[in-house]
Amino acid sequence: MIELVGLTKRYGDKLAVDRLTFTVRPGIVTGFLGPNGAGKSTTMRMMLDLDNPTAGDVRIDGKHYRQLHEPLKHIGALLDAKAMHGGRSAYNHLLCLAQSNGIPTSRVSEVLDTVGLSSVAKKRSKGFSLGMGQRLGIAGALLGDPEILMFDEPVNGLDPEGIHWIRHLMKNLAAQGRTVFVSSHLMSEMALTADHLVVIGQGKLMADTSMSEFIAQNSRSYVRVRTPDHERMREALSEAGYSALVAVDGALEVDRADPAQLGELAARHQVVLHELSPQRASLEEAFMQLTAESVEYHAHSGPTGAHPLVPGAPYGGPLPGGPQAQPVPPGAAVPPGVVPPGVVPPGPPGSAMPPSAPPMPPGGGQVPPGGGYPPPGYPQQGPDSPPGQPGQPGQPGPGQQGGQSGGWGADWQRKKGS
Ligand SMILES: Nc1ncnc2c1ncn2[C@@H]1O[C@H](COP(=O)(O)OP(=O)(O)OP(=O)(O)O)[C@@H](O)[C@H]1O
Repeated sequence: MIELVGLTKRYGDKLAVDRLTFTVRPGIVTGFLGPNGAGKSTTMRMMLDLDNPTAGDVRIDGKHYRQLHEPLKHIGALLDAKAMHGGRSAYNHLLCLAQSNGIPTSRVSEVLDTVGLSSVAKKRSKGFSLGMGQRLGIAGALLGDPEILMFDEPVNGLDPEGIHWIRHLMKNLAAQGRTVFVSSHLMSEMALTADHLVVIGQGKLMADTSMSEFIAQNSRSYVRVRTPDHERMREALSEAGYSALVAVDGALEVDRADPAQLGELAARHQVVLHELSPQRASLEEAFMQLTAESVEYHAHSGPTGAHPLVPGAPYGGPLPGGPQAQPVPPGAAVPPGVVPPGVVPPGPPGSAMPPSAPPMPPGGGQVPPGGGYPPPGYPQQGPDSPPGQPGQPGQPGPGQQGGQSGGWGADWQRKKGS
């Protein structure tokens, strides 16, 4: 368990982390989200005692990091996969960490096997691809068999198979009762991995909730109804007191509706249905909706640039945080060729279906991952030499204690190229 109380970090005029209070619990994967510069890495660094808080407190299993006896048995972290001595082989890099932490040598081969790097164990890490470096960093985090694991952008650079693997690794670690805290800008991946979310913006806590609640609270859910009997369905909906939007393709989007009840309503009015599907926004859409006003770094899109869309909004939709579609009162005039956003008025029999429009462009873009920091105690310099002895100057710093070997479920172990 990781507990933060009023954790604050100021760099000069910049308030990077602003009174964060939340708890990361065991047995689930907790996603840590926020726009670029929100303070995620700074928060993680303070958790690992790599940065001193300006105010507040963070505790690992009830203790400050520096108070932990053999901290690598408690917490393993991947903060920046590049922060390792590139002249050292993967094996020697891990052996160095293991020896200086009292971890059995056999554990090195074990974690190399787990992350799929056994075949390149003797190769120097400076020749590693980004994804291989990530795997080596993950191996380092797993080395001490800790109860708490923290990953900053772990899927950065991983191929699809690697992404699939790390997703299952994190889920399995959580299923074993461990605390798993992971930051990522890849919302689709986070949606598949995390059970719980902590979201920050400009250093402040914006959400601390389950994945499903987060999406429900920050997006619109509706039922999409497509029918050739458009007018009759509009009338039926209006009579029954439902509010609906007309989508660009002419489908009706009925807010706060139960698909079963809409199906029965359609049956009572002898309306043929071609589609009746509940819709829920993606995590990405909900995230952008919540954090729109706390995004500090915006890209400029030119006249042809796409902008993020609010789920289900017609005609391209408003920007997140911008004006929302307003219901159109029954009987309101609608310019020709324009489909009004709003309550569907009961149209006169035979009135025209809304014109179809090209599909919406996908909303938003992938936010590039930010920089990281050296993980605790990674050796920084020196040739590819046998690792030093425990406690040797220049060797691993905070959190470099012994670990215990074994304990990794075979079901998620992955072997690549070995
Ligand atoms: N050592 C430092 N000195 C001064 N400012 C810093 C330092 N480290 C971070 N900052 C600032 O603190 C803020 C938070 O940075 P941080 O790297 O924690 O954000 P982040 O959420 O991890 O961003 P990203 O998603 O882009 O990686 C930023 O404005 C950053 O410029």
